[in-house]
Amino acid sequence: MTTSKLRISLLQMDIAIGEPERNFAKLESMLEQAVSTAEKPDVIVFPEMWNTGYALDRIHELADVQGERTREYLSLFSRQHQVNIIGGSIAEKKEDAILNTIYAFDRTGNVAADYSKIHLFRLMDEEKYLTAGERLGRFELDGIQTGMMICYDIRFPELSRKLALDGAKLLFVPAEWPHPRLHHWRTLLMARAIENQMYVVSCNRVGTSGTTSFFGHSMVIDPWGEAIAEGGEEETILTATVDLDNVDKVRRTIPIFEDRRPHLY
Ligand SMILES: O=C(O)CCC(=O)C(=O)O
Repeated sequence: MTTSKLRISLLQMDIAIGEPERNFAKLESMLEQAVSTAEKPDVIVFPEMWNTGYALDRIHELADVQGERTREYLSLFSRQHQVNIIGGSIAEKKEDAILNTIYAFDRTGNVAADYSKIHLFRLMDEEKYLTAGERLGRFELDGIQTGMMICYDIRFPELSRKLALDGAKLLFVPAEWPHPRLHHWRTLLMARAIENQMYVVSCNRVGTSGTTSFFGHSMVIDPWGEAIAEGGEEETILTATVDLDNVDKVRRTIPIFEDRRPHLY
């Protein structure tokens, strides 16, 4: 199936730290809400580490072993509702390692791709508890070349550029990005969209864990850099339609991929 338009719903949810049962229940109710609208979404996205939050000191006991529970539930949901899912990310236990992993499901419930965060965020001690992924996240979603990255990854322009050079026109970014760095969040996401002339779809959590508060502001940014949807700081489902033909239009108008001089840099 190839299409140029996609309706995307972002579950901008609160996350209970260290309480996977509560988080599963919250996710289930928001997923049901997202598909009970007259016009169903083609894709649903959630935030980073939605199963456990940043309960890093207990992450070995809380993480989803081999992602089995998450995969079973989301695979069934995507098949039943024939919807693509970018399953936020989860804390996933693989042997002795814990990874911060996105599973992406197609409309038939198959895992189309997975991606584990490659840049660990030292300000939140991620490198002490988590193992970094070693591969990039790129796949085809309804025939559209798509990339995935997680939160801190947006600070590394090389990564989104590589995904764009490899063909991605659409980039998903699940996150748990807190105050006081709203300015960085919005600016970096816009920059990734403008410099790569691609759609950027970011889903951030809301709520507070300990002394850290998360501001939401999930965004859908078009390839010209305009925010076509942006959440506030409350729990909500944000929906927007992206038209991938706009990527080609912008890339024709200002042909940066033809004008690059990679032999000089
Ligand atoms: O880079 C930042 O400021 C936030 C990153 C972050 O919170 C994360 O990667 O979990």
